[in-house]
Amino acid sequence: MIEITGLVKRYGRTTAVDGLTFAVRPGGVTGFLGPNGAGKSTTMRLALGLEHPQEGRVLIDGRPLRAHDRPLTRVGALLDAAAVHPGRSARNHLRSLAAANGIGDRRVDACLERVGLAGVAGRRIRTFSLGMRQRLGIAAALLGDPWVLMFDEPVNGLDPEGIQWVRTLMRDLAAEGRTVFVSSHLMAEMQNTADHLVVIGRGRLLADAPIRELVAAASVDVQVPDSDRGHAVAQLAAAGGTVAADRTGLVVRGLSADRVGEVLHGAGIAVVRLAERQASLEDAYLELTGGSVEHRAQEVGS
Ligand SMILES: Nc1ncnc2c1ncn2[C@@H]1O[C@H](COP(=O)(O)OP(=O)(O)OP(=O)(O)O)[C@@H](O)[C@H]1O
Repeated sequence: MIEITGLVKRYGRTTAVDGLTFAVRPGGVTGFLGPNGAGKSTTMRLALGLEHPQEGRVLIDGRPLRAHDRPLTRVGALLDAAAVHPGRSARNHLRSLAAANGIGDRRVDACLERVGLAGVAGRRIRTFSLGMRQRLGIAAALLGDPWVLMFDEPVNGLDPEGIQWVRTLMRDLAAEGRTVFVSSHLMAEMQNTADHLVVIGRGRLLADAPIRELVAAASVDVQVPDSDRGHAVAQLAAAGGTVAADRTGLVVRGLSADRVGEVLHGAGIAVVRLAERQASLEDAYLELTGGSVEHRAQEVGS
């Protein structure tokens, strides 16, 4: 479990993380989404204790990471797969990490096996493709057999087969009961991997919800006789909906299709057509983050 409370990180005049509060629970994959520069990497570095926040705190299984003995057995992370010594072999790289953390060589071999690098373990990292380096970074994250895993953009630069492999691995790790927290700036990557999404923009929380809820937060299309339109808009707004008109009818957000039907029926308005519009997850994401990107562009341009 990762618990983030009131986290603030400023670099000079840039506020990278602006009062974030959310929790990442075990047994599932939680996607951490936001446009480039939203503050995802910074949040992960803060969670790992690699940097210190101006405000707020991060608890890993109830304590700051530094308060745990042998932190590598608590949290494993892939932050920057390029940050390894290129002259070393994959096995030696992992062995030195393992030795520094009191982890035996047998575990190194098991991790190399798990990420599919056992056959090239003796090769220098310099000769590795980007995909192989990603796998090596993931092996390093798994070394301590930790219950909390954080992966920053793990599929960046991978081919479709590599992407599929990472997805399966995340699902498997979550199925083992671990806490899996994985960042991406692309919603499509999360669609088939994550159970839950935390979405941020400009360092602020935009959504913290199960994927199915974000999709369900789509809109309802409803058509009523023209003479009842004004009345319908007023009734739906009074019930808490946000109503817009389109060519053929009304588009209602914030109310379920059932509720829209009930409200109109209760007001004695005939419903000509009522349909739930299933927004794709991508639509939901763009709607959530659109404002934060635009605002950012305006700020930069002004
Ligand atoms: N060490 C640093 N010094 C100064 N500014 C920084 C530093 N690290 C991050 N920032 C700024 O903080 C903001 C958030 O950056 P961060 O890398 O956390 O975003 P991100 O969501 O991970 O983006 P990306 O998807 O591009 O990696 C950006 O405006 C970035 O320029």
